[in-house]
Amino acid sequence: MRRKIVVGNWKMNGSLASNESLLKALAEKIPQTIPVDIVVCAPYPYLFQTQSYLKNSPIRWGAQNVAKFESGAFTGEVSVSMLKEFGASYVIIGHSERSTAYCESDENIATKFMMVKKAGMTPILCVGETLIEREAGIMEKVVSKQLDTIIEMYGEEIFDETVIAYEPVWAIGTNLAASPEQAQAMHQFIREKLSSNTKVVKSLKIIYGGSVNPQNALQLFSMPDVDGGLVGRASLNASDFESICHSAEI
Ligand SMILES: O=C[C@H](O)COP(=O)(O)O
Repeated sequence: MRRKIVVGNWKMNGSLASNESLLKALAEKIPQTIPVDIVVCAPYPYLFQTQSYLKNSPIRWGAQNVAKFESGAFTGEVSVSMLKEFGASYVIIGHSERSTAYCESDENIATKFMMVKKAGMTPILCVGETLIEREAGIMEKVVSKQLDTIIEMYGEEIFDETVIAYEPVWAIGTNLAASPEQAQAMHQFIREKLSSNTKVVKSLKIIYGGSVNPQNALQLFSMPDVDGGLVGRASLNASDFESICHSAEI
């Protein structure tokens, strides 16, 4: 059985003071023996602080984006090697809040995915459809296309030991989470699409994101193809995040 993973995405929230109490509480509350991979993705300026508080805990940390280049004249960008210097082991790639607001192309996302993998970190690739696309019944086509660019550029095997987060855009920040059945259907579709490579089948984790909270986490995580969650707002509250992490102990 695949070990579940819960990832907190702080987005553009936090301060030195509020992070301190959140990180301290998480480090205290989450037991070393929890049989779940737990990750906190902080804004870049707080990676050092995150590392300082979590380095002796079972919680790993990561970033919410990365540059597609290794180094050079790219003002405002942050490279994979910089993230590694702060102990990051996960990077969220292609979150819809970035691909929409900053017009990030599928090719850019694919290159970043490869860069993170090549650097020995785990990419968390976000895919998902808008409400209009779901209502039009083309959600699988949309998600399939998001995956195809990566497959065409780097082959299906690049998904070995990686994480895909299914995040329907309509469920993000809305308190309208997908139903467990809707999540399961898409997760199963993604898993079947990537089923020709045996290593990928064994190691790929597919997690759900979009209004996950302590009340709905257990039902969502109980679905056979849901390997955990990508949590936004509820990851900013230590008790809520702890509760969601424990819901993945199944
Ligand atoms: O990365 C996290 C997702 O965008 C979900 O955010 P949310 O839990 O606040 O809806």
